[in-house]
Order: sequence, then structure tokens, then C-alpha cells
Amino acid sequence: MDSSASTLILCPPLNLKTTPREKGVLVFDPSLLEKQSNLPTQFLWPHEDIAYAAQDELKDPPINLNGFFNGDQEAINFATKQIKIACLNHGFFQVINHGVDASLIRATHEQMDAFFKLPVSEKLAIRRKPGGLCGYSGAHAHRFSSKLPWKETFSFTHKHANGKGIDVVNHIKSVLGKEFEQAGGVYQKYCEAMKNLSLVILEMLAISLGVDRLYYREFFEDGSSIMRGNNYPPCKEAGLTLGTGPHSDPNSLTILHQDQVGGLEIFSDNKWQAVKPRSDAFVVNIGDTFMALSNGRYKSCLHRAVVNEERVRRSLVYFVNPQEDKVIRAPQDLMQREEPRLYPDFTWSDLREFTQNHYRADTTTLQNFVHWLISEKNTQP
Ligand SMILES: C=C1C[C@]23C[C@H]1CC[C@H]2[C@]1(C)CCC[C@@](C)(C(=O)O)[C@H]1[C@@H]3C(=O)O
Ligand SMILES: O=C(O)CCC(=O)C(=O)O
Ligand SMILES: [Fe+2]
Repeated sequence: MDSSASTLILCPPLNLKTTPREKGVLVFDPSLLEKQSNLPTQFLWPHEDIAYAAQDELKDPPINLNGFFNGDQEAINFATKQIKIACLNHGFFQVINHGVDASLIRATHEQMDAFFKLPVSEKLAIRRKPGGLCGYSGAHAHRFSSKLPWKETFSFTHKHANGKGIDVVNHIKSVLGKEFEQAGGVYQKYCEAMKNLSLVILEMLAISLGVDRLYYREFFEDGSSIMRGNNYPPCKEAGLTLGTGPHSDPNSLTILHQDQVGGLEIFSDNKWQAVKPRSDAFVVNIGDTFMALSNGRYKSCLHRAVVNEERVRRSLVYFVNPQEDKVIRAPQDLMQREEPRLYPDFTWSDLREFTQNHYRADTTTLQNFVHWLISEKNTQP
């Protein structure tokens, strides 16, 4: 396991108060890192993670959601069949005609850009703390000391049940100050749009699995998702590092919007395949929690993000989660005699704790989590 707080300080330390769990603060400042003659070893990734750069682009057609919004049954059947094929194959698909305003997507990217352009000291003042998921992170140095991702992230929670609330605005104002009220408003709208889109996708997933069409929608109605901006600066030695290493997302679904630079790759048909950016599409992937909610029928998708030498790349990510203490259990229809139940009851809070404190997400997170959960339960007094 590699989750010790980093003692490494790549750039002159700023005057930061650190918590006892933070043994040091790595400052991810690409303009300073650029001046170092070699890529610091902490950013090097092993051959098996980097190798076999995608030669092909994924050819799957995007799923058109128009029919769903218009209640066109034939179109819904067609789209849910396409979703089923994608989720049985690799757990990844793109959606178009999703109903989210292009101007809202653009505005959200712009607000994230403005955030990442803040001085490093301001970003570090709201840094993500060990064990937590929210705040600013430079290269995830608060969690790992090797195989650092060449990226910075800014994350916060979005609670689904708050409807048209202003919890995101209030949170952003409280951490960044009143001048970020407008940014908070944009994020709030974007999160609402992502929540609504996630509920549509969950309904289509239910149809595609042949279970009660509202099963997942209702399950996630009071969920608590995570919104994140990823910023991948250009890297002189892009071939030696990764923006996000190969992993499956532990959450339920991920809805991602990437800019036009490109870099997202998914592992399908035994090879890495590039996902060509489409500004009008959202990329959706199945995560470990949904894999459990489908009793293993739908695959949690293996993916990574490569960086490049010239251009900064950005993505907006909405990690969909249920309410944290809700029991994760597949619908009864998917746990028949011929398809025995594959996973024990667990909660997102358990899996989140496992991935934050005991494990680095990979393709076997769910399997290893189940073993951990069982042994934890057995050792509790
Ligand atoms: C529970 C979580 C851990 C991560 C953020 C949320 C949902 C996805 C996870 C993550 C993206 C999976 C890949 C590795 C990771 C460290 C990352 O590169 O960002 C993961 C997240 C995290 O801890 O930030
Ligand atoms: O930025 C990307 O394209 C991928 C990011 C990702 O996989 C993640 O944040 O989980
Ligand atoms: Fe991911």
C-alpha cells in the first residue's frame, strides 16, 4: 500500500501550517518543475502502466438520449441495447443529446481554469487533507509517494437531495471567499445538471438490465456525489508519466467532459483505445459500486489519462455515489439461483474508507475490498 503522506518537497516550502498526518507538502508547480532537468522520480510510472500507447480510437457509436427525453419507446429500446452491449463489453459509453447546455459546460470549464490559475499558495490553503476527498490536490502527494499523477484536482461534494439548493455555492464561498460566489453558482448548476443526467442514465441502465426501471433512480435520488476538475499541465517527458494511472473508478458511475486536447484511454479488446474528444458528448463509465449493484453483470471500466508535451488538458468529472450509509445490494432479479449473489452488503462509506485509507484503486479494488470488509467484520469486538 502506498498511502503515506509525502515527506518530499519539490519546491521551496510555502509558509503552510500542516496537520500531524501531513508529514510534508509537495508543491505541484509545473512552471518550477519544468526547470528541473529530469522528471522527478516520484512521477515515473512503471512500463506496464505506460506501455502500449493507444494506436486506435474507440469506434463505439455514441448513445443518443433524444428518444428518452421524447418518450420514444423504439428509440429507448435501441439506446438501451447499445448501452447493454457497451457495459457487458467494457463498461464505457458516450452520450449525446443529453440536454445539458453547451454554455454551462463551457462556463464550468472556464471557472475551473480560473481556479487552477490561482497562486499555488492560495490553492494549497484549501488542500485536500489525508483521508478526505474534497479540496485542492497537487499530484495527490498527500496520499502517495510514488507513481504520482501529473495533474492537479479540485473536488467538492454535491448532495442530490438538496434540489435547487445552494450548498455548493455556500461551500465554495466558505473555502474560497465571496469573490467566488459566481463560480459557486456555475458549479451548482453544473452539479444539478449532472445529477439529473445521472438519474436518466441510471434509468436506462435499469431498463438495459431488465430490472424495475426506477430501482437505481430511486436508490440514487438522495445520493452524495463528488464534483472534480482535473488539470493536466503539459509535461516535457510526457512518455514517462501519466495524468491518471490505469484504474477502475470505485464509485458508481462517472460522467466526464473532456476538452479538445484528448488523453483519455480505455482498455477494451485487450488494448488501450483513445476516446476522441467530442465537445457535445459526455463520457460515462461504470464504477465498482455499480458493478456490485448489477451483481457483476456490468463491468467497471479500466481507463487512464495520458499527458502530452505541448498542451494543458482539462476534464470535468462527476463521480456519482449513493447516500453514504445506504446498503449496496443488487435487485433481487439479478440474484437468482443460476446467478448467485457475488458481493456482500456494503456501503459507499465502507468502500470510500477502503480506497482512501487502505488501497490504491486498480482493477481488483472490489475483490480486495470484499476480503478486507469480511476480515474487518470478523476482527471487530
Ligand atoms: C473515492 C474516490 C477516490 C478517487 C476519487 C473518488 C472517485 C474516484 C477515485 C480515483 C479517481 C480513482 C483513480 C485514482 C485516484 C487517486 C485519482 O487518480 O484521482 C482516485 C480518486 C482520489 O482519491 O482522488
Ligand atoms: O481526465 C480524464 O480523462 C480521466 C480522469 C479519471 O479517470 C478520473 O478522474 O477518475
Ligand atoms: Fe477514473
